[in-house]
Amino acid sequence: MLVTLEGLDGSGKTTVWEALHDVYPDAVFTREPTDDSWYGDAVNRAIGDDDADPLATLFLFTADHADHLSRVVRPALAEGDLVISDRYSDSRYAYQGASLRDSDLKRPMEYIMGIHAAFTRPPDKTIYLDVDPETAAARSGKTNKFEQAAYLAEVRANYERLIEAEPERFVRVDATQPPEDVLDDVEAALEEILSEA
Ligand SMILES: Nc1ncnc2c1ncn2[C@@H]1O[C@H](COP(=O)(O)OP(=O)(O)OP(=O)(O)O)[C@@H](O)[C@H]1O
Ligand SMILES: Cc1cn([C@H]2C[C@H](O)[C@@H](COP(=O)(O)O)O2)c(=O)[nH]c1=O
Repeated sequence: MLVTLEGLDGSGKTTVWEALHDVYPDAVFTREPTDDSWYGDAVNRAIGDDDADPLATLFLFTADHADHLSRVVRPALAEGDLVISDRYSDSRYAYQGASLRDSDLKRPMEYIMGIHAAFTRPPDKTIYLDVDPETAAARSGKTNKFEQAAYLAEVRANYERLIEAEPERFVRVDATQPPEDVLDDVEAALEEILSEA
């Protein structure tokens, strides 16, 4: 089973993802962008470059996803493992959907989803850590171009569109709560997800 953690920068995904290692010691923990491949290195260069072309950035993230799928996610799922990914394809739909809104693409989010449809492995469940853009930007420290409240408001609106389209896949958790309460809610959600599997 593939479970993904999604949300704005600073929503607390990594904090939760790290804590879950102790709760599910046999699970495969992974993330996007990847942190162990040259594809991930290329993505991180694009994140750090304020002048990076948004369409080129989309394809770098997508290349990293293709490598992540073939090298980590599909083999783990084939072994029957529980895979927990800190960010995954929805991050592309939400973030690059926002970055490309003023491009020549008419419907950026649909375009990005279309590119993925041919090859991706959709998540079975997605836990969405919901936080307002201002809190997200403040927590994340505004260290890169994606971590700005105005941009994150557009990203959040895209996440809401994704949730509306597939309400059965998403579990929303209030990420404005203290970290221990967020973790409690995520653990409860995961228990339910696994009991239904
Ligand atoms: N529930 C919370 N309440 C207050 N602060 C939090 C909470 N969860 C995480 N933080 C803090 O917010 C900051 C960002 O947390 P974290 O790295 O887990 O977020 P993230 O969603 O993974 O962000 P990014 O997507 O930018 O990597 C950290 O300093 C963390 O300690
Ligand atoms: C996977 C993915 C990520 N992003 C953005 C979101 C963050 O601002 C950075 C890095 O992610 P991290 O969780 O803070 O390490 O990249 C994106 O725009 N598109 C994606 O597909």
